[in-house]
Amino acid sequence: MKKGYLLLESGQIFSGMRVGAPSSVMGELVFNTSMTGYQEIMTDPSYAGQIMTFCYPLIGNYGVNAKDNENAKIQMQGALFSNLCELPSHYQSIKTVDQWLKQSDVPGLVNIDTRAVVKAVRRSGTMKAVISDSPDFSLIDWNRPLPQNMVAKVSAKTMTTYEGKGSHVVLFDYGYKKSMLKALLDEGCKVTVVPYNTDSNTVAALHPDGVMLSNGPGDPICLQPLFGEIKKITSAYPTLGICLGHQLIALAYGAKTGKLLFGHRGANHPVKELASGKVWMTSQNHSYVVEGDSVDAEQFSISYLNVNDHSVEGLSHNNLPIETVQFHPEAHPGPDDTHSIFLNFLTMIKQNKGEVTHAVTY
Ligand SMILES: NC(=O)CC[C@H](N)C(=O)O
Repeated sequence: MKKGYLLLESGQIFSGMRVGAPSSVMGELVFNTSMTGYQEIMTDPSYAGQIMTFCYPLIGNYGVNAKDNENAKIQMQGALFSNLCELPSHYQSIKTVDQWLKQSDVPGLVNIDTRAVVKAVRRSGTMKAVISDSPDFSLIDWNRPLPQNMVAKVSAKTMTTYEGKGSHVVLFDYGYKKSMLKALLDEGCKVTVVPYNTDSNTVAALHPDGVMLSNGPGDPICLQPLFGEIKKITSAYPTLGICLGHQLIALAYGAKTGKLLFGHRGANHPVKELASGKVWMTSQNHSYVVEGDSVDAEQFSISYLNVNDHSVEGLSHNNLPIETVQFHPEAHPGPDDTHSIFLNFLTMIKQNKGEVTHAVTY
């Protein structure tokens, strides 16, 4: 193994050993605290452009299998590990994480002091970082901007329909995770996945029963040109917005978003459901949040709050069938305790069609 370096915009330099592709990359440095689920994390399109620090000290011990990808390929820009298992053990494993990184042309570093990296990010916030063969800070153009509008890169270019006998849901692909599609298909839905910039006329021609706005990478404000259409579409159909989808709906209806210092990325983030007082453990992966005091109380009620920092975790429209969540009810990785959010969405669709007259609680 060859020596490699992680250089932080804040000035710190960490040394480790190179794994994966031998290339040098710049990305936004983030960390994830999940103990398992590295395959799902590495393929989640919301991480496009980011360098991931895996907090859990041993990654790769159950290898990489043929079924747990959330997208066709590794989406993150680079990956940092404390220990990376070279001899995985699992009956479904088909390769090691190192082999997978190499095949995917994604660089990584192992033997990194990931605790110190996390402390640096918690102190200085999410920042630019570089994986390189050289520790020479002066070789790097730190003013180079990171790519914007990653959504256009990761979104589907054409529509795809998955048949089902139940309600027809149009899923806006801002970089959707496979588990979101699966949650709908498992409930019998017909799902049409559409590109991120699909307009309201195209949606109307599909005659959907409901729409879902997916997760996705980057700053939601990058999609400002689409806010008018997003408002039109979401006010016409029962809607569920997840993560970036939640942020886009909030922005489209006039609220504001801000950026957290170091984000929420992990599989055990507690959120409080305000209507019931229940606290749910949730899977999370985001930097941006809807600013609570920017939400127009005439239009939306805040439905969930983060227990740790009280940030907004969900919105519910006061008159229209629109529900949004900042966390990930589709889990993968993480607890699926909030799966009922999909069921409530499907009930909302049925109520809208007049098939049920009462709310169903799960
Ligand atoms: N998982 C997501 O959809 C993330 C949303 C957005 N990119 C954020 O970081 O806040």
